[in-house]
Amino acid sequence: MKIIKLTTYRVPPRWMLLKIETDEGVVGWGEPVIEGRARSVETAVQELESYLIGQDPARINDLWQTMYRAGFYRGGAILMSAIAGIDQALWDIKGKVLGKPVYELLGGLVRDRMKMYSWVGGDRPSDIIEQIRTLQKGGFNTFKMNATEELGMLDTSAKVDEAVRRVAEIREAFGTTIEFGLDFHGRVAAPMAKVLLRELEQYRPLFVEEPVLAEQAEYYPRLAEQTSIPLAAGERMYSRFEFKNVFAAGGLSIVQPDLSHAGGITECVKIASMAEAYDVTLAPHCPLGPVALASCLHVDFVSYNAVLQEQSMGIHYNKGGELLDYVINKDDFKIIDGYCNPLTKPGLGVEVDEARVIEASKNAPDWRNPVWRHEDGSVAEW
Ligand SMILES: O=C(O)[C@H](O)[C@@H](O)[C@@H](O)[C@H](O)CO
Ligand SMILES: [Mg+2]
Repeated sequence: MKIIKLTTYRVPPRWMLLKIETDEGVVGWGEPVIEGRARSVETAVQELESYLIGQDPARINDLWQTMYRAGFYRGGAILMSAIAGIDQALWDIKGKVLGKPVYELLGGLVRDRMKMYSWVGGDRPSDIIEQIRTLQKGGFNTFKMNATEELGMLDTSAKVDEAVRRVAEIREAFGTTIEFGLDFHGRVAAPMAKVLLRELEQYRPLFVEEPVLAEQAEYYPRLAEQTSIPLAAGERMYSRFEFKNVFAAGGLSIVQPDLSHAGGITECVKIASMAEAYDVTLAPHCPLGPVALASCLHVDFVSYNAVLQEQSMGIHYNKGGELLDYVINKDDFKIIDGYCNPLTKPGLGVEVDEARVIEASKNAPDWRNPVWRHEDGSVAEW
């Protein structure tokens, strides 16, 4: 069997789907995308084509290593997202050829169902209590929200109080009937991370995500020394070679590689295994589409240390498109009592509605995240 064609489709709300065709008619789908840089990743996929056309899609490991190493420069958000989506599609093809779901090709199920969580509160956390009540009716009991709006490198007690008050209200309203993670979203610099973690400790959030920016990873062990709140990060780390430094330094209790940013299934299964060796849990990042989510679930179902899975149903980014819009087998993604079952169809288990994808790609969005500014006019971390 040989790879003969790659086609990318940028679709609402802000995703990109990749179709890889073979000379025997078997097709694989992937989701190579960096939110806000879809066109850059699309070009990176096109640049990688020369390593793929005419090659045997079964040789995923060789194709992965070639895409990673052969171009001399490696790593980073754009290239690793392109490799990720191609890798996903190659696993989809392999499973379809062998008639097995990807998790079977990775050693089989380690669990019967996977715990899911839902975003609440949007970019500027608001109406959280109501949103939690609504999602509870849908079976969710685990949530994530942004902890703050813009925050200066050194900011006021009033801003700290505003962040803490929101969390206090949630605990007041729900007690321990729910769990929630707080995403600092890279908006909090190290000086304020120490203050916020101390003030939030009493409310026991399930985790604090990106307590500082990934480029400040050396703070993870220092912050972990001062708090019992589990610290999480990973959506802006793109390979084993970045995660290894974080595992060695310690400080993270949860790693959150994104299956569409960190090299795909081939790479993230390795990251998950490295994490387990350090007693670190896995909670793949996934505010994206159905192929990304399916890829996450296959890694979750073979990773003992997988504890939580993000999914984008109803997420504040999904304007103009929803998680299952391009999926025919929607029922396979049903969340029951806050859990997802394994995707048992061959490959990734996503039956892509290609006609819908092609139609939607005619109005490809150019989603960009907003540019926030502080009161002094300087750019703020969004
Ligand atoms: O935890 C999450 O889902 C992420 O922080 C998410 O908010 C961002 O990755 C966003 O998708 C970037 O455009
Ligand atoms: Mg995040």
